[in-house]
Formats: sequence, C-alpha cells, structure tokens
Amino acid sequence: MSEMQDFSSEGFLADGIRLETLAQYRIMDTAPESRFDDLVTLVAKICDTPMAIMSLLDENRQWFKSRIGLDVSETPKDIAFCRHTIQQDEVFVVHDACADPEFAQNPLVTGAPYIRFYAGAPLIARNGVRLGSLAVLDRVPRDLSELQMTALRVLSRQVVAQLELHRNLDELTKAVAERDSAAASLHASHRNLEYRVAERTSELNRANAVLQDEFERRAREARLSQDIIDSLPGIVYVFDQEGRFLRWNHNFEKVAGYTSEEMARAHALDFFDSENDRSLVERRIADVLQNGSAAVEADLCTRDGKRIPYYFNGARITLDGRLCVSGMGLDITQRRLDEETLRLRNRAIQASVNAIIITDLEGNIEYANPAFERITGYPLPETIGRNCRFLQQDDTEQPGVAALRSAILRREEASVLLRNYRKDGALFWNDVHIAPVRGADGIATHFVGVLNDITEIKHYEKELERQANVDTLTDLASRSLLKERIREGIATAQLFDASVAVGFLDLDNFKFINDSLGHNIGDQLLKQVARRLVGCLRGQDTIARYGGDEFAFVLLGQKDEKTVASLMERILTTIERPFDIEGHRFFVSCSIGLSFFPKDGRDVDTLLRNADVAMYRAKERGRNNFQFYTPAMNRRATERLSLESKLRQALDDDEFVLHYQPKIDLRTGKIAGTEALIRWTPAHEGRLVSPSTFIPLAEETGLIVPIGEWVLYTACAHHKTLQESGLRPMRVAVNISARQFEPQTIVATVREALVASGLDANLLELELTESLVMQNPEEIIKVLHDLKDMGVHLAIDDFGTGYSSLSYLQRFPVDRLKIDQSFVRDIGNDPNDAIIARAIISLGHSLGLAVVAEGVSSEEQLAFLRDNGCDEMQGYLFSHAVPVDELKNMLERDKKLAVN
Ligand SMILES: Nc1nc2c(ncn2[C@@H]2O[C@@H]3COP(=O)(O)O[C@H]4[C@@H](O)[C@H](n5cnc6c(=O)[nH]c(N)nc65)O[C@@H]4COP(=O)(O)O[C@H]3[C@H]2O)c(=O)[nH]1
Repeated sequence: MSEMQDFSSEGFLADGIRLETLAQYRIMDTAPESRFDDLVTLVAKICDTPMAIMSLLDENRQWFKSRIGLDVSETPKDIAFCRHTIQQDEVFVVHDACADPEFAQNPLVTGAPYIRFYAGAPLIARNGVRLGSLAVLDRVPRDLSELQMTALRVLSRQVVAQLELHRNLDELTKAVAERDSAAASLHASHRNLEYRVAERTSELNRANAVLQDEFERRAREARLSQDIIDSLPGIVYVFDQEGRFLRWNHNFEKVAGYTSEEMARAHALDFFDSENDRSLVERRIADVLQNGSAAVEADLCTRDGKRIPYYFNGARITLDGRLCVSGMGLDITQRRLDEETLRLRNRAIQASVNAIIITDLEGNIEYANPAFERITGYPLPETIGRNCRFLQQDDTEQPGVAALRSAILRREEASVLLRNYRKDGALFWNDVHIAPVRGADGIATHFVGVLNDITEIKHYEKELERQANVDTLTDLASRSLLKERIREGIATAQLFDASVAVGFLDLDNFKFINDSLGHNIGDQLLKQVARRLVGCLRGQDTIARYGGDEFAFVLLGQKDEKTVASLMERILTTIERPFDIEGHRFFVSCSIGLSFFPKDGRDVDTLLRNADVAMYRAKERGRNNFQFYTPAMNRRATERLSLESKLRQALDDDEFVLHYQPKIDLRTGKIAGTEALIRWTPAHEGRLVSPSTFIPLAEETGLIVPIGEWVLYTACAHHKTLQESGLRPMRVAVNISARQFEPQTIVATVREALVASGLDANLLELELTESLVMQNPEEIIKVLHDLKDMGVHLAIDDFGTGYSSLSYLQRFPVDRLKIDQSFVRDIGNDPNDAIIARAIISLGHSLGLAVVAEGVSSEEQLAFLRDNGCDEMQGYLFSHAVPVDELKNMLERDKKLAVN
C-alpha cells in the first residue's frame, strides 16, 4: 500500500509530467496504425498469448493504441494493470491474477476479458517518463520464458521508438502544416502584395497616363501655337529690350533668308538698311516699351538685299521676367500696289474726259470729277448734294430717263442716251452708263455714273446717215436709200392698188471715156448726167447712183407703161445731148431697163434684178434705148449663164479652132500676114459660133485669159508648122483683149508661147485695141517696150473708135495702126468716114507706122485705100478667115490680089 501511496504522491507529480509528455505525442484517440499493430501481434506471437495490448495512460483511463484479443478500446485507469507496470523499470508480471490479492477482484479479472496472466513492459519516453505499457495477457495462469521476457522488453522499446517516430512524424507534419500554413499565408500576403502592387501600378499607370496626356496636350498646344504662329500671314517675333530675338516664326526666317542660328544672333534693327527706317523703327520700339504698343511701316531688308515694305506692330510683354516687345509684321507690297493703283485711278478719274459721278442710291451726287464741270458748266460746289435729275431740267419725258430710273430701282447697270442741258441751257447728248457699287456683302451702296458728251458724235452720225443715204459724188440717193424708197413705194402701192416702176440705167460708153480721159472727167460726166436725170424725174421719185456708171430709180404711183415710156424717151433725149467738160465735148447714150410692181416682182430685190435684166437687153438691142422687163428676158439671162458654163467646158473639151484671115500688102498684092480669129464649135451642134457672141462674155467672166493664152500658143504653133512645111515665113497677128493684157504677166506669157512653138518673135504681132493702150498709157508704154525688145510686132486695133492722145501715140513703140472697119465700110457713102480713113493713114505714116485697113469688102474701098497710100488690107474682098489647112493651100498657091 505504502508503495501505492508513494506511488501516488510521487505519481501525482509524475502524472502531470507524463500527461504533458503523452500530450506531446498527440497519439491518444488516433486511429490504429500498423506499425504498432505489427509489434503487438509480434509480441503476442512470441509470448504465445491470446491477448496483447499497447496501453497508454492518460488522466482517467487506459487507452489501447493497439490490441489483440480484446474487444474494448479502453478501461478506467484505476483498474488498469498498466498503472502498476509504469512504476516498474522491468517487466511487471502477474502470474495468476486470481491468486494475487491486488488483482483478484479486478473487474478485468473477474469479468471479461477474465485476465489471469499479465506481463507488461513499461513504455518509457526519452525523457524517462512512463507513458504506458506493452503487455501480453492470458486467461490462464502462466509464466514467460526468459526469451519471451526479452522479446517483451525489446518490443516495448520498439513501441517507444515507434512512438518517437510517431511524435517526430507528427511534429514534422505539424511543421509542414505550419510551413504550409506559413507558405499559404505568405502566398496570401504575396497575393495581397501583388494585388497592392498591381493596384499601385495601375494607379501609377493612371497617373502616368494623365501625365502623358497632359504632356501630349502641352506638346500639342505647343505645336499648335507654333503652327498658328507659323501659319500667320506675316512674321511674328519677340525680342528683348536689347533687341535680341527670343521667339520668331518660321516665316520670319523664310522672308528674311536667315537661319535660326542667325536669327538668334540678330538684332531687331539688323533688318533695316536705310537710316531713315532704322531710326523710325528704333523710335517705335522705344514707344512700345514706354507706352505699351506702337506700329510702324518700314522696308524689311532681306539677306539678299531685297527690300519688302512691311507694316509692323508691337506690344510690350513680360517674358520670363524680362520686358520684351512682341509683335507681327505684314507684307504690304500688295497694299502699296493697290494704293498706287487707287492713286492712279483717282488721277485717271480726275483727268478723265468723261464726266464721272458717284451718287447715293437716290441719285444724289456725292462726287463729281472736273470733267463734269467742263461738260455741264455747273461748278462742283453747285453739283455736290444735288440729285442728278437736274441735268434734264424740264425735259423729263425721255425713254432714257425711264430706263435709268428702273435700273436704279433694280440696282442694275444701264446705258442710256439722254438729252441733258448745260448750265447755260444748251442741249447736249449724254451717253450715260451707270453701275451699282456693291459692298463686300453684295449690297449696293452707291451708283457710279460715266457721262459722255456725244453731241459731236450725234452730229457725225447724222452726217454718216446722210452719207449712207447719199452718193457723195452726185448727191443722188445711195443704194440703201433707194432700196428703202422702193420698199416704202411697194408698201404704199399695196395700200392704194398702185404700181411702182423700178429702173436701171447704164451709160453706154462711159467706161471708155473714163478709161481714156481719166477719172476726173469721168466724175464730172457722172455729176452732169445725175443733174439731168434729176431734172427728168418728179419730186416723189428717187434716183440713185447704184455704182460706177449705173443709176437706178424708183417711180412712184405710175399707172401705166405708156407714161413711163414717155418719161424714158425724155431721159434718153436728155442724155443724148452733148456734155461739155474741160473743153471736151462728149456724146453719151444710155440703156435703160424697167420692171413694175407687182407685175414683175413683189419685192425690192426681184424688181431690181429684173430691171437689170431688162437693161442688159437694152444694151443687146444696140444701146441708147429702154426695155420693159419680160419673163423672156430672164430666159435670155439664163441662156447667158448656160453659155458661160459651156464656154468653160469648151476649153477643156478642145472645142475652139483658129481661123486665119490673110492681110494683103497693097503694093505687091501678096499675102503679108494673117490675123488669128477664134471660132467655137460646140459639141453636138455642128456649127461655128462667132467670137462676137462669146468673147464679150469671156471678157466679162475672165475666161478670156485662158482662152487668149490658148489662141496665142495655137497661132504660134500653127505658123511654125506652116513654116516648117516649107512655106515662106508668115507674120501672124493675135488679138489681145484688155483683160488679158496684165502688165505683170503678159510679157512672160508671150515669151513662153514663142519658146514653146519655136516661132521667131518677129513673126508674131499683137493687136491691142486703142481703148486698151490709152487706159493707162504710162504703164502700157513700159510693157510695150518689153514686148518690142523681144522682137514682137505691135498693132493698134480698131483705131479711130477711141480717144487717142497723140502725144502718147508718139511714144508707143507700135508698128501698125488698123483702121476700124466702121470707117472703111462707108468710105464710098460717108465723106466723113473717108476723111477719117485718110487722116488715119496720114497720121500713121507721119508717126512712121504702117496702116492696115480692115473689113475691106469692095473694089471701091480697095481703090480708095490704095490711092491714099494704105499699106495693107484685110477683108472679104480677098478672103474670109479660113481654117489653117485652107490657109496653107492659099499660101502654097501663093494667091495674089490684083491691086492695080
Ligand atoms: N463685115 C465684115 N467683117 C469682116 C471683114 N473682114 C473681116 N471681118 C471680120 O472683122 C473682124 C475683125 O476682127 P476684130 O476687129 O479684131 O474683131 C474681133 C475681135 O475683137 C474678136 N476676136 C476674134 N478672135 C479673137 C481672139 O482670138 N481673141 C480676142 N481677144 N478677140 C478675138 O472678135 C471680133 C470679131 O471677130 P470675127 O467675128 O472673126 O470678125 C472679124 C472678121 O471676121 C469684111 O470684109 N466685112
């Protein structure tokens, strides 16, 4: 018992340590573990007991960590055999519990599991504390062998080792758990840190972004400011009190031609090279610094020495604590030019010969130039402020005034003609042009008016009108006036069922007079004819000079052709009377054609055209007569047209032939030469057409030029052939018409014809009419000399019909005169003709020229001519013009005229 008490007192203290130690192993109430179960099984096997336990004691119970053969897992502490075992250093053995008083009544002995044998080894921890026991039990009394005892001891230490292992493992697990927990909390705190870092980072980023935005905004603003400064039209600058530049725009560098470095070194006054500008600018800079602002105009001098007019303004500013001048400069070149232009315009307005006024929209004059005063006679002080109506005085009912008013109301431009009155009351014609002056908004604020005094022009116009209506030479009506009168006549005749006669009158031989005696005489003749014609007509009739020697007239209210016919007779007789001009006496006749409204035409042009046709007919009828138009005349005119076209074709189709009329030497009676005379054999007509039918038309149309050339070439060729056939050389005369005789070309044409044919020049004779050579004698003489130099013979044809000037005749290098056949024809009957023929023969001889008579058709004529010494003759008496073959026969026979 004492042992028990000892145990108890000591055990009480030891129990506390043991419990604390046991707790450290943290094994109580844990699940079975194989490491302990294996040892318990092993000990049971070795000790050959049905039961074995590993028992641990805590405060109130024994708990079996491992057990074999027992159903309970714990028992109360006070009945535990282990209580005893833990007090031993060695194995505690109870051989027969029933026999041991200590245990005989123990419920574990008396009841299940009915323990009779017990052997337990204490489980002693490393610190010496007894934790429990490893024990084997049996239900029968028994003993353990020494080996079994040893095994129990060894295995109990194994159990303790396993317990240590368990504890270490547990501590390790705990440490791992703690480490894991620490790691988890570290992780958590890491995550927290990361989160905070992220938070902070994003805060920083946000702040950064704001900063960046701000930075960019400022950069943008700076760029924008620079861009704005750079884009300003002028130059921009800031310089300090010392004139050193602190800021400037790119344009400044560009304009001045300076680099940025040079700008940084430059002084504000460096940009002005004239003394005047420098001191002016210097004063203005001082003004800016003193008064806050100033402006100046000066010439900016660029690096390459160019001076550009600039307007500079400046303002005083403080920059980085320094007093500076900030400003802008604008190129005012254009403004200066504009000012100059304006000045010039002002000057032009001042000096303008036209009056220029500026009015308000009501027409009140605000400005007038000096010309206004000169034109109107109103001094400017009397003009300004007055409404420009005052120039019309009471004469306000003018179409121009209304037009002007309406244009002013509509704010439009207008040009009108006004009757205005000067201060002295004199009328003047005012050609006014007004135009609104609009402001920048397009709204008219004023009118500008240009007044042009056209009184003179008006007079001139009247004169022009008069001249347009009047022929200046004759004072007769002009063409246009005549047409107007015919038109009026038609209109009146239509109303009153009357008729109108339209006439064309052509002087028959005016051209000849004009050409031979000169234009002066021609003009005077026309004037006199005009006077006589006017004397024949009534006041209501109109006569006009239609052109050249053509007159046209309109007779109004003519009832019948008979009255008109008697009037025409009167005209013919009047014109027939001789005209005396500058000592010359002329006899002129005229041909008149007439047409009637409405019979021959219902309009002006038709009536004139038909009167013209009738006039041609009168000419064809032998001139000096009048003809009324008939539709048949038109047919004739049409025929003429058709003739003309046929004539053109004839040349291409080789329809012309040349016939030759022999010329006879009146001394020998032999053929001295021939005259080429053209004939036309129109295709399919089988007849010869006489040249008098088509030559005038060919001359009129100019076809005579190619036809004449053909004649020239053919005649030369024929005569060369005749000569080559062995006949004696024969002179051939070719007619050259006036139209063909072109001074510039005729010599060359003749030369070419001679060259082409090979005919000797002295076998060719050109017959030129008297009127042709007298047309323009000075020029003709020159050409005749050229022809003569070539060796060509020249003859004057139709001599006696024109007006030859003897002085010229003397100078013409001609060989022959041909007496016109009209004088030859009546030699026997008309003593005058005989006298003329004789005179021509003696004139020719006195000039050293041979004389040829043409149209000799009777012995009587031949005798006269021969008796009067005429050299040659041609005419039907000897031969008609014959084809070249016949001429050849004639020459071969050497036909001879009996001249004696
Ligand atoms: N009654 C009468 N007449 C006679 C007599 N002898 C000759 N004749 C004709 O009188 C005209 C003379 O020619 P012209 O006075 O030069 O008059 C020529 C001439 O001016 C012109 N002509 C003829 N051939 C040409 C030509 O090749 N060129 C040019 N430019 N005019 C030509 O045509 C006019 C007429 O020529 P033709 O009809 O051939 O008429 C020719 C001729 O046949 C006669 O005894 N009695």
